[in-house]
Amino acid sequence: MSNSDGHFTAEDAARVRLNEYNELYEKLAHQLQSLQAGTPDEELLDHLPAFKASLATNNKLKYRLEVLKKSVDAMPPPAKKTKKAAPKINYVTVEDYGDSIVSRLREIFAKAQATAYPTAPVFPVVVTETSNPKFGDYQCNSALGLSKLLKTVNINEAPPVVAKKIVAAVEKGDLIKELEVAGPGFINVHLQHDFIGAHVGSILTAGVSSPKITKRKAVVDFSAPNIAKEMHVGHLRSTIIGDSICRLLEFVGFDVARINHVGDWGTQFGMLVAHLQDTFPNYLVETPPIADLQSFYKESKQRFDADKTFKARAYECVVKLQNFDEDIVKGWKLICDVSRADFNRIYQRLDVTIIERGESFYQQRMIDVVAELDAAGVLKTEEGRRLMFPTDCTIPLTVVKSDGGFTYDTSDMATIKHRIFEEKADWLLYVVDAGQSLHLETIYAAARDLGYYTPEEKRVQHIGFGLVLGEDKKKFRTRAGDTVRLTELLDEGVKRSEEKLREKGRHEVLNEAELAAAKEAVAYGCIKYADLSHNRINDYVFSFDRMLDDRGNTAVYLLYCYARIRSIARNAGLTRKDLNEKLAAQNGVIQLKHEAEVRLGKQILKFADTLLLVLDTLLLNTLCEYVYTLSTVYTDFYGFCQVITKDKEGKIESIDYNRLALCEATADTMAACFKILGIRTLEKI
Ligand SMILES: NC(=[NH2+])NCCC[C@H](N)C(=O)O
Repeated sequence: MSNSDGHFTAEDAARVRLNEYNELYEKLAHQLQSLQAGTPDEELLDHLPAFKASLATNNKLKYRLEVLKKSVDAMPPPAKKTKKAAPKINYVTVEDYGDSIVSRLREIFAKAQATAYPTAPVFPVVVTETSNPKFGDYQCNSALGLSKLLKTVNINEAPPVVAKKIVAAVEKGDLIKELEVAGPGFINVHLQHDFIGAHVGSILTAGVSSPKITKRKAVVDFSAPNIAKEMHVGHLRSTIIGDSICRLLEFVGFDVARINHVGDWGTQFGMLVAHLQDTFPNYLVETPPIADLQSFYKESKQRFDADKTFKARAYECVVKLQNFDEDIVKGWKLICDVSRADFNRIYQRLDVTIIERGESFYQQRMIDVVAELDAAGVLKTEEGRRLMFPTDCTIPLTVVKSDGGFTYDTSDMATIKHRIFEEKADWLLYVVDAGQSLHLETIYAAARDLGYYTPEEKRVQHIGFGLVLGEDKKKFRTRAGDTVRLTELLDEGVKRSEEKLREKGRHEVLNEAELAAAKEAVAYGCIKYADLSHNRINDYVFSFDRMLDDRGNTAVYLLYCYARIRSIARNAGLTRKDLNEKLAAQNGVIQLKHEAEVRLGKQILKFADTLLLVLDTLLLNTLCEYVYTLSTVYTDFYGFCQVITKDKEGKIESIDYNRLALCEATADTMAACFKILGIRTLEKI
């Protein structure tokens, strides 16, 4: 490439470049061909990461499609569907209804029905709250159905007649003041004010109570972030909802295991440990300073994809890890520690306690469960994969991959077995996004096929929830389009909440410690309440502006209301003991006279029924609605009813102790709701 005297000429240079261009042209032509043929070559793929990823997904989907086609072919012709009614089981066994008014009324009316019509078949009692106070407090609507049923025993009586007979047979006890028959046969129930007053009084002396429910063991699987990956808003929802469900079950006396099914096992850990060995060769003696595990993950993934020898080593590491090789386990632990510290900081900020029991915990149990499935003869081998096809499911479970590794399916077969047989749980709850419903339903079906449980004896439940959306109604992301880091999200919440508090001049009223407590309680409380106050099944829009609005249905509104109520007794210089002594003369029964007092008493009384309802549906928005209504009913009451009368100089002239008792019982009930919702209370804000 040089002339005879050894000099490199311009002509030489041009020739070199031409050669280079020719080579490049050929390469591009080849790559284009490979693309057109649908089998792009490796080098090209490395320049097109998104394409490469879609290709991988595409291959997986193709495989899934094959499997589905095969299972469709293998399906027996559709049998005539005989609709089997879902067994109706009462998982929540109420031993003593306590203050559940609906339950008490149901009992009273059942007895009355049996007395009035001893020959009639048993007919379920229907009791509801009335929609309009004109019709009393509660309604019993069974006369209409009962009238029809009576024809079968040759009694022909119109619903109003039936209603009248039931009313005549009711034992009113201390609960019912008055009954009236209305319209086509409704029975309206008016409660005794003294019954309500006694309940309010008992809150002051004995605390907010719950109906007595048979103690059960529940395992709640929630939060479950993945090691070396960012804990995202989906995990935040699971954390908030799961924690609140645990609190609810604990409130009624259940034995609750709070389990964090962390993603800490699988192929990617071989890759991470191999990368750790290269970047921090002396990791066995010195803790490597990995601050940013996300980038560490990305680096190792890049090498895994690009470097064949690295990939092979990564696989070796996985095998060693699964055989608990000491050095490899040490590296794996180091990596887990970094993520764990991050997760724990978030749990601490949110007052969440949880026991880590990640996928790795189940390694031996996965081996065992696969052996069990094998022995039971329920596994089919397809292209090297071992699959199980549970009854009535559209997809199979992959319990062993073609490379011999286990999958998410395998670990969940191990979790369900462990929870049923080792934890001996009666109730298994998986608080996981709704997108995983098919996976979980397939796991549950497999467990039923294997005889692990029947729905009659155990409640195994997916507590699904929708996505978190940004204010643009799209997937929640940062302005730059990245996934939102939870730490930063919480920081922003605290910052915004402090700004709001300062805007309202709270920093002038509160000391530094109080302000610090307030800004955190408000920020975290608002994030939780915004999530919980929406029906979890739906997607929900995350908006700091909305959740921190102190005039809306938000935690901050409720916290202000709560603190204002608490300040009444405090400013009057009255302790709970003083108050109870004042009320002792009337046996602790709060006298309710003004209509607004009665309304507030009734709303307080509804706590027990709300609790029973939420226990059944596990929809916490019902509890949020309850506490919000309680605060608005209270505000009405406070507008109508003077609690403390002061003279012109601001000196207390008189205190209405009955009303003060109502205030305190309201605050106690609100506090119980906050406790279940995981919201810190503030005595001052
Ligand atoms: N037992 C379970 N599958 N629990 C939920 C695990 C959630 C999983 N780690 C994820 O991030 O999606």
